[in-house]
Amino acid sequence: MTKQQQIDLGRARGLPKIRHVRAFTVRGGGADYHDQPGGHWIDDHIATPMARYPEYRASRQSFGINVLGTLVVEIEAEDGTVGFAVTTGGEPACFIVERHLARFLIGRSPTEYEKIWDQMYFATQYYGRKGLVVNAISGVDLALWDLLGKLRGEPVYHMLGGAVRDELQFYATGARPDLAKEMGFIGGKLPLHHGPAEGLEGLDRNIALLADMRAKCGDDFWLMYDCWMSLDLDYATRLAHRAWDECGLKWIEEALSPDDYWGYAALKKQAPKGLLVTTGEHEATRWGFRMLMDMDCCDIIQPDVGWCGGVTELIKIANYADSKGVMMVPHGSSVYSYHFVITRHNSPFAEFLMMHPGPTEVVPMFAPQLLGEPVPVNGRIRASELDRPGFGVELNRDIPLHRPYPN
Ligand SMILES: C[C@H](O)[C@H](O)[C@@H](O)[C@@H](O)C(=O)O
Ligand SMILES: [Mg+2]
Repeated sequence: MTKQQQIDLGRARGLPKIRHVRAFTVRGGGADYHDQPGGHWIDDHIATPMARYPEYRASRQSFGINVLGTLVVEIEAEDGTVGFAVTTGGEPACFIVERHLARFLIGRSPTEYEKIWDQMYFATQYYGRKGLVVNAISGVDLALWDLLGKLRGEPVYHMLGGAVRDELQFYATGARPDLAKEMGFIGGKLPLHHGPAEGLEGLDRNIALLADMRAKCGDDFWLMYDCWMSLDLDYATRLAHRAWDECGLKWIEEALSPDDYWGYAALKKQAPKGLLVTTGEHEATRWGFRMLMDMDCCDIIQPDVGWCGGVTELIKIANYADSKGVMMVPHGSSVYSYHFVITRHNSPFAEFLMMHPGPTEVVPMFAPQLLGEPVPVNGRIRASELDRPGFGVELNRDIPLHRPYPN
């Protein structure tokens, strides 16, 4: 038997086992994309639930939106192959990965991602279920899928069933939908700047900004508002009707607290026919998204694959959504969502977060952390650009990685 036949036989019997799990934290943009220097559009007086406190109204960093930083998970197989992923989580997520989750991976085959996910979730259920813990589980799961792809020599989207279209189309999130239109994006999602604490004057300013963008973008370009959990049902309903009637808003996103399933169900009933209600980026697991869909909370679910449980969980969420005819447009998470969206009929387009400070140009969403990160050209990325093993990116090792809890 030749050496290659031995390798092939070994792999047919199972891929090399996992030998190391490492968790690092890093600051400055990347997966924790709110962690930006001053003057960035993403921290310019954006409405949040904390805006009821005037001292926290001008900047989301003032109340700690960027307090965590990025979690980098590395999983090394016994043959030296390394898979990695980045998500939001920082040092506390490093603790969860190295001190709790790693025990379910060491010595295991990366093909066991279902059992590994099940053990990570139910072993942390008593203190997890959503938020930071599921971010950490997501980071491990994404690194597992990256490792699998590198060991098999396949892009993740091939392992998910292959592309159902030749290219990804993107809408752009940022302060300049007018420039996004010129760059070829199919729509522009604005951050909402004023919430209930700023009264009718704030509501008028929200509408004035949207009307200005509508005048600049023309009648057919999609315009959306991202409300980042900042509103109450009454304000959201009034904003929805005015933005629809006066400016042709396409969707109102994450208007209410993620816990207020009842409020979303009411908003969806009270919103003007034709205006879409969307949410989900701060929701987690198949159970959380089942609640959103079974309670008819929204028209589009927007899970973040780095926060909802990873690829292994997003498969379950996406299939339930598909069975109910619900569109799923994942929250912007760079290559981690691109490899998923390209394989799903109920994900016809994707989000691109404009991380340039203006934003006046397209820069990689998770810059500077991922080498080889594809960016939309004319608002599109061709499926063939994803044709590299795993998620097709490498970790930029020139950035200062800190490993706070080495095993
Ligand atoms: C632009 C929004 O305020 C958030 O910063 C953004 O991260 C998120 O809500 C999104 O949908 O991109
Ligand atoms: Mg959003």
